Amino acid sequence: MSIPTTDRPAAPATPPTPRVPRALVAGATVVNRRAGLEWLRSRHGSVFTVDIPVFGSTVVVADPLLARDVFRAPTDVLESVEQNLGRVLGPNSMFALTGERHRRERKLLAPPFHGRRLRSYADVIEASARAEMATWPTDREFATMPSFMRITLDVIIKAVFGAHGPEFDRLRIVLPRMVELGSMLAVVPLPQLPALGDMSPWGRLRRWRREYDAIVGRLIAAAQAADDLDERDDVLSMMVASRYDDGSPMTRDEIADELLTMLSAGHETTATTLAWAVERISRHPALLDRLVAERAAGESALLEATILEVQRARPVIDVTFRDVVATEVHLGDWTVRRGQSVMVGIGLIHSDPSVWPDPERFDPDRFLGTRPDLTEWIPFGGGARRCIGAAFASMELQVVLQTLLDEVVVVPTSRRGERWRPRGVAYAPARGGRVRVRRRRNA
Ligand code: HEM
Repeated sequence: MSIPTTDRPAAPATPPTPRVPRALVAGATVVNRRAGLEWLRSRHGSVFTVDIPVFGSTVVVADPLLARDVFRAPTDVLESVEQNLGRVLGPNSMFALTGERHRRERKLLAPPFHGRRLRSYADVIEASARAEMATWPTDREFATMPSFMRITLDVIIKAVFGAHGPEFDRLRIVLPRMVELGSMLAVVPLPQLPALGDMSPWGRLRRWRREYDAIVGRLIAAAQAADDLDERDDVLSMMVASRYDDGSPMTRDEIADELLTMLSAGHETTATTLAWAVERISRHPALLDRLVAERAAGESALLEATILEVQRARPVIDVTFRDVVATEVHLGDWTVRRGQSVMVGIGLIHSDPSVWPDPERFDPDRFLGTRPDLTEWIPFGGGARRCIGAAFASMELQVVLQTLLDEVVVVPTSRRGERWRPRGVAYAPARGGRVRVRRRRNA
């Protein structure tokens, strides 16, 4: 099957392949993917083919309209490729599901991430952020990243898992270890060696998973026994109460896999975005003054614009993939064939001067008084696989940064910006978003 995805007449051609040794391209896209992709775009334009270890022949799309076509393509033409993550998170993870099962799962899981439900998480977020910020040192530079990791972890365990007391304490230990080991095993294809039992990395992952399943089992049993299940706002309770179109409930394994998926997808991505926000804001004193004044006036338009600009200028997930599952697909003038992957260059689109004038300039005023065009601003991806937690993450970013403006005075710095460093699933500021603050109460 073939679909012309733009209205231009199809003149199918294969996207250009760099005339440099394959090993060099592979090295450039793995060792320093951002710089490697920028270099390839400067030579080959906004659509080109590269051979990437694990993914194989991959067509990189860095044109916003063609990226939109990729996101909009039906799932029997382009489908998600996160099979590895699915293997680690469980067979019922949204990352592992495709086609109709994926659609049905998204429909079921969308409500907790919108409207009234979403607002109910704001208090949990503010309390977690305030407690963490109370531990920040005064007048001494420190990395904010570990703090933001703790805040976003606490928020997910409370708002998503609905856990408190001993379950909360245990999940705080088990979940980061499981996710760290799982992310590593998703990328490095280590063999599963049964002879090593629980000593091998896969064995350790299984051990964590057993403990995790036991905790989630207790949380599900508690939710099932609760008289107020319909009024509970945590995502686990809503999963327990929800029904698929055919009236069947989610199984325990389905709930456990999806909760783990939310954590893996939402914890580090939100924390790294917060670290970048602090890194950017502390280097723009005039903006910082305006944000403080805006907060004092009880308004939020500039902070919202700042968050949009942080996500444009520092997208923590810089690429997303689809597999060609139809015989071929036409993207504009190009043909991509079954067996190839398509990589949407989120970072490339966000740094394209023909899309964003002076893209290196950090300028929240780009977004003041206007909503972003979701063809060009794509930190959450797009289409049937667009981040299901986008509204949750946006709200969390705003509440944490408002709390930060309330609690501390950020001391501006003239140091050069931090470099990008790959960390787990996301790109983080290399020095962890270092900043110096003073208590606002004593300021
Ligand atoms: C700033 C924070 C976040 C960023 C930058 C981010 C980014 C992304 C991106 C780029 C994708 C892939 C989209 C695509 O391929 O088109 C994705 C998928 C996903 N995200 Fe997020 N995300 C964030 C926070 C969250 C949160 C808080 C949650 C849940 C609590 C979450 C849950 C998910 C899930 C479940 C998927 C898979 C969706 C599917 O395959 O249908 N994310 N995210």
